[in-house]
Formats: sequence, C-alpha cells, structure tokens
Amino acid sequence: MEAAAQPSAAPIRRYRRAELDEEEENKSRALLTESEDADDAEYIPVAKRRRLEEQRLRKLLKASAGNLSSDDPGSADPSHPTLSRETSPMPEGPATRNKESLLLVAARNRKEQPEATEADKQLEEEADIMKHVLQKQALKAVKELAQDTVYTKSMTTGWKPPLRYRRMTEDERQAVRDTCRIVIDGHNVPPPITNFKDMKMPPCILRTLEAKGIKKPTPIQIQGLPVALAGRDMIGIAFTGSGKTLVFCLPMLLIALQEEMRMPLIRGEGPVGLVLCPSRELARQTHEILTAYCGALRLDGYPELRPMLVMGGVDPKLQTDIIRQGVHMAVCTPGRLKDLLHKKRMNLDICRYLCLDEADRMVDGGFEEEMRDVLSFFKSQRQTLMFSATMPAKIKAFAESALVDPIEVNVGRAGAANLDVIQEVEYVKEEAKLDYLLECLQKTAPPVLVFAENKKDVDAIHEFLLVKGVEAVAIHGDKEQEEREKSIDEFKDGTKDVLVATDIASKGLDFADIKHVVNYDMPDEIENYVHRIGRTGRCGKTGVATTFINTRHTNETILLDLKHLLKEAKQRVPHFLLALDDPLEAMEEMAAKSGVKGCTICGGLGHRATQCPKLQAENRAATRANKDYFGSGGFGGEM
Ligand SMILES: Nc1ncnc2c1ncn2[C@@H]1O[C@H](COP(=O)(O)OP(=O)(O)OP(=O)(O)O)[C@@H](O)[C@H]1O
Repeated sequence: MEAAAQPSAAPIRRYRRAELDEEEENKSRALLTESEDADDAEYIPVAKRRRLEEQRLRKLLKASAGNLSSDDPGSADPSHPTLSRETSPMPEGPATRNKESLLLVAARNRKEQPEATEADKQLEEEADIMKHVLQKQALKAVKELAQDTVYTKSMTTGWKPPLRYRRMTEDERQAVRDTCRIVIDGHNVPPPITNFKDMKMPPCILRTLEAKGIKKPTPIQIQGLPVALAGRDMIGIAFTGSGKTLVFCLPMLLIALQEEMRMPLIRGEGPVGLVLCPSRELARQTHEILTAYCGALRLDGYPELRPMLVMGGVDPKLQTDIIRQGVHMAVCTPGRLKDLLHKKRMNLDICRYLCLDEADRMVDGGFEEEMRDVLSFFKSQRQTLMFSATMPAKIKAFAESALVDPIEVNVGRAGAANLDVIQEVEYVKEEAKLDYLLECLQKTAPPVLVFAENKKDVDAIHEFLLVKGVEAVAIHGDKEQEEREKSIDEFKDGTKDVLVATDIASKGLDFADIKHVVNYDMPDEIENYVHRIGRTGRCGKTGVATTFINTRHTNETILLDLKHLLKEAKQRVPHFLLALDDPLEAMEEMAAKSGVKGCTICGGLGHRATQCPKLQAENRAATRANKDYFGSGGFGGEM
C-alpha cells in the first residue's frame, strides 16, 4: 500500500515545495523593500492609517462573508489569495489562518456550531436551578461534621434472612421484584421476602398483624423490611397507603426489644429508636401503632417496651416524667423534640435508629434546620431510614448526604397517584360549590374527607354541613390540639361521617376505609393532590376522589400537572383539561434529552423545573421572609 502511494505523493510534495520557495522569495523581497523604504518612508497621519486599515478589514470581511455563505469555495472572492482555495493551491495551514481576524474565526465557529434549540436552553436553565436547589449542607451530626467523621459501613443487627432466601440467585430475587414492581438501587440488597413469618417476627407480632387483617406483606414491605431488618440505611418510596409505616415500625420494635433483653434501660435512658414526623396527627398515629405492638409483646411475656410521643400541645412535664422511667422509642415532631433536647430533658446518647417519615414534607416544610439540630445530638452511628410517597430530587440529594451506603426501594414512580383511587375532576362555579358538595356526599357511604386550602373555607364548609344536618367535624392549624384530637377520634370511630380539613390531614394520616375524598379546591401543588386523594383507596381497597376545579382560579401549570397525572393513572380527563394549551412537544423533546419526565423539583408531569409552581411559591415566601433564596416556606403554623 505504502509503495503504491509513494509515487503519487512525491510530485505533490515537489509542487508544494516550489510554491513555498516562491512565496518565501516574495516575502523576503517585500521585507527588503520595506526595510529599504523604511528610512525615507513618507509619514502617514494616524487618522489616515486607521482609515486605510478599516478599508482593508472591510474588504477582508466582505470576502470572507462571501466565502462563508457558500459551501462552494469557488464562490469566494477570487481576487483574495488567502480566502480563495481555488486560486491558492496551498492547503489551509497555520500560516493562512494567522492572517484571519478574530472576528472571522468567531463567525466561522458560530457557523460550524449547531444552533442551541429552545429545549437545550431550557435544560441548561434547569441544570442551573437544580444546582442551587441541591446546594444544601450534608445532613450530618455536628460532631460528625466537626470531626469529619465519615461512616462507610452500614450498621449490623445480627438479623439474617432464612437460608433459602440467602441461596436465591440474583435472577430469582429480581423475578420477585419484577412481579411486585419493586425497583431497587444500591449494593448488596437483601433478598425480597414474601411472608412475615420468614422475616423472623416474634409469633405475637404475627398474631397482631393477622388480627389487623395484615396477612401478606405489601411490595414496599416485601423488600423494605429485609433491608431495614438487616440494618441498612434506606430510602423508601411508595404510593400513599401502601404500608410504609410498618417498614420502619417493626424493625425499630425488634431493635428496642433486643436492646432491652441485652441490657434493660435504666431511668433517664433512651430512646433507642426515634421517628420524626412532620405533623402532630401523624406522630400520634405512629405512636398508637407502636403502643399496640408493645402491648402484644408484653402479653406474650416479653419485657415492657415504652414508646413515647413528643410533640407540641402535650404537657412537657408529662413527657419528662415518661423519660425518667427510660424510653425505648420516641415518635416526635421536630420542634418539641429540639426543645426537650436543648433543655437537656432528653438525650439521644444511645439512639441508634432514626426514621424520617414523610421526609419530603419535613425538608419542604421548613424543618430542615430543626432536623439538622436534632442530628447534632446523636453520639454514635445510627441506622437512618427515609420514607415518602413523593421524592423530588432535592430530597434525594439530601438523603444521599445523610445516609450510609443506602438502598433505595421504589414501588411505582415517586409522586404517582395510587391506582386504586377513581379520580373524578369536575368544573364547579365558585358560588355553586357548597350545594354541589352536598350532592357529592350522596355519591358514597361515609366516611368522607373534605379538603380545602385555607382555614376560613374549612370553617365555612363545616358550618354549612352542620346547618344541613351532616355529622361533620373539622380540623386545621388554628384549632386547639385537644379539639383536633377529639375530632379525629370521632371521625375514626365512626361517630362523625365527614371530616373537613386543610392539608394537615392529607399527609400520612391513616383513616380506616375512607370511601370518598372531596377536594373542595385544587391544591397549589400536585404533590398535595396526590397526598390528599391517597387518604382513600388504601391497601388494596378502592376509593373515589372528586375534585372541584374552577379554571379561572387555578394556576394553569397545576392544571397541566393534573391532566398528565390523570392520563398516567388511566383516568377520564375532562374536556376543559384536554382543551388546555399544552406544550407537549417541547416537553417530550426535553424528556428525551434529559431522561427525566416532568419536573425534577415537585414531580409534576405537566411542567418542567423552570416553571415549577412549588419553587416559585417557595421563592416568594423566601423573599417575604428574607430567607435563603432557595429555602422553603414553612408549614404556615400547621405544626
Ligand atoms: N400488608 C398489609 N396488608 C393489609 N393492610 C396493610 C398492610 N400493611 C399495612 N396495612 C394497612 O394499610 C393502611 C395504610 O398503611 P400505612 O399508613 O402504613 O400507609 P403509608 O404507605 O404510610 O401511607 P401514606 O403515604 O399515606 O402515609 C393501614 O391501615 C395499615 O394498617
């Protein structure tokens, strides 16, 4: 090959050599003329020199524009030796390029680069937003931060899956996960276990589960329980009502039991396990569940385990009295816990298990600083679990900074609606809402939950229903704790048929067998809608959710989110949502380019992060409160 190429290459090289020699000669002649003329050169004034230079550049630019505008090199100004490839047999080399002005180079580069599309520009903007949102401090204890302690190994509990599960091949494990639609992310993930008995639960726990109608684990429990029992840090994401509470409560009970059997707690000691909740109602509910299982263990001859409820609205003295006896588990809202820790009425010296329930609400709701403060009281490594029905990127990044080699267990898209809920969306005029609500209450048997955005509306609806003879109660953040508890108890035990509430009741509260959720208005964020309707259709039962929409009063972005959520859940989409101007094509292009569908901040499917209503609301609140630009707005006193 090389031999054949040689003869043809030689003449070209010879030709170029001749060309170069001629050019060198010309150059040196020009140089000579310049130096010869230099002594008696005529003086040219600066202004004239500038004009001449300008003319020369113009000529150059014109020629290059002609050259650049055509792919055909012959179309360029043939009179210009450097720009016409036809007239110059010289290849384009450094010598030629040196003669080009920077302007020319820039113009050529611009031309060569593909034009950035609108989608590219928006993706760039999104990346910028995410960079700011994710610029959060790591969720670590102060001591860990101060000593730069980095835990790299997970905690060990001594729990092992039965041998036949350990012997399962990775393909067999994956087949179980695929059947249950479980998606995992992490190293050395324990095998999924499809019954409670094989999870080595004490018989009395199994009996209590059965008595509550809990016979087989749900998908999040099938994978989540082995992960938590093995001591691994975990991010649990599953739709509302899928049984997340047991995934963190049962392992905590077993850890507390193990600790008590090894060395009983003495006065003032504990807790061993801690659960943080974003609302008092949720904390109370989790505490009740723990109390029931502790009672079952005690009846079966196991040592007494003491769970404690730490939240605002409860006499702190009562709480300190319980702490004095020694506490095994504490279920807390962040504010009150922080208070007790600072007053040294409680400590986390032996705490080794931490669960952040409804973690998104906690970080979003403005409790990030409280959480960080609470973490500074941990004295040693802990097992950390985070649970949520929605998990936007911000929370995921936050979790990754706090967890050691975590395993993410995902059942369904984070932020997707529960498929057991029949979603009905109706256009209702503002003035017709109360009457229509009355009509809606006939749709199903009680109990019915009615949600409204603000406290004034909750009071008005409650009053209206009482006048109409409906057995209704109401809760919102301005009501006394005692009144809130009484209302929830009456609704739970069936004395009252309807509970009217702000979003306070939408997050994590488990009311048995709610038949119907009515959204008197559309919440400002799609995540809240998902949480609200998730109060029905729990654990395999079917429920109905009716949402009143008034397009004039609802932000279009949230309507688009709703439209896409309904489509995803294969629900009927009303014509007024179908008629919305939907930038679908641009969205699809961006989803294809970034690999992310919808908004990375709130999980809405109808918009991108650049139009996120949640982020916009947070930023407005932050501006008002003069807070960190990307901080959050707080719970508005709902705690
Ligand atoms: N394996 C199971 N089988 C049947 N029912 C179950 C099972 N696990 C939990 N439940 C019941 O399902 C209901 C919902 O469970 P839970 O409150 O834990 O859901 P969740 O996922 O935490 O929901 P949310 O996100 O709304 O807080 C509870 O009444 C619980 O007792």
